[in-house]
Amino acid sequence: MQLAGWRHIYSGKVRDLYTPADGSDAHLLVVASNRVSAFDHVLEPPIPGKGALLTALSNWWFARIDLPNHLVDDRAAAPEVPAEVADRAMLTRRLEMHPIECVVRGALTGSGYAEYERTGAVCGIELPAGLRDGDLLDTPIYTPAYKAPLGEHDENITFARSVELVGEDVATALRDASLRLFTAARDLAATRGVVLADTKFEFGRDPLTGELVLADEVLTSDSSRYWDASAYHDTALPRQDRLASFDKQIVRNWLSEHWDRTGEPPALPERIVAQTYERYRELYVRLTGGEPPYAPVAV
Ligand SMILES: C[C@H](c1ccccc1)n1cc(-c2ncnc(N)c2C#N)cn1
Repeated sequence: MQLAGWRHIYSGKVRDLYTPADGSDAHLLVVASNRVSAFDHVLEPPIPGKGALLTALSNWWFARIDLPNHLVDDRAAAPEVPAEVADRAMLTRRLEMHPIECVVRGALTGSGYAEYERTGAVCGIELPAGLRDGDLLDTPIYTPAYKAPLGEHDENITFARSVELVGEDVATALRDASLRLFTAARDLAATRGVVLADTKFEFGRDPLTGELVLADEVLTSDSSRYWDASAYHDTALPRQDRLASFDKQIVRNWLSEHWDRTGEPPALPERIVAQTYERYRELYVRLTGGEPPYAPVAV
């Protein structure tokens, strides 16, 4: 997408990164698209309103986190944010990003559970035997990953390896901040009937002050696993329903019934698009207590 005053430099599955077209290097624009991904595929069509809703959720969390973050407050000294993306863009200070995905797990699932099944540990952290997919951990664990080149899968590493990569002081600061932020967010989400199972933070160094700065998006359902607490604790439910991703399960269930996982996935029907937006909206309302800033035009 062309944006006046900005040059596109990278697209992830669901977000796009821009640098100022005038060549200045103090800022970046992170734009959340309406794209949704599942099973490592970007799906069609986009979910109208998703980018704006997740940007609002990330901003809501940033405002409650007592750490310096990369969001630009004083917009007078920064390039203008184009109106067409204003509700789904983050104008940020450009940081020297640390090459570590700071993953914190309060429950064991996904790649962490797969590693546990193979080794009995995750990122070098030994866990009790007999844990099952989705089990809550007695205490959250920090399971960092080394950020692979853009577009490749990240590699789970031990804390000791993160020390080799970024040094003892930064590695310790990343771990301690990530565990503290996760625990606070998990406890807040629990009061809203939502389980925060895991999340991924990214940090950078401010080149002007040298301080550690929280970057990227925070605690959105693209960077985190959120489960409905009442379903999660209903042990009579099948495990897949207890561990249903708050926002993506509708899409995953429909694809499981309409796609054999070969070739490109079929386009989502309009009702699935509408139901999926409603799940994003329900998560936003449950967590923040307010309405999201944008509702798609009724079709
Ligand atoms: C992973 C993420 C990304 C965003 C959008 C699309 C694909 C990836 N990303 C964020 C930066 C970044 N670099 C320097 N300063 C910053 N403040 C940020 C941020 N946020 C680089 N990549």
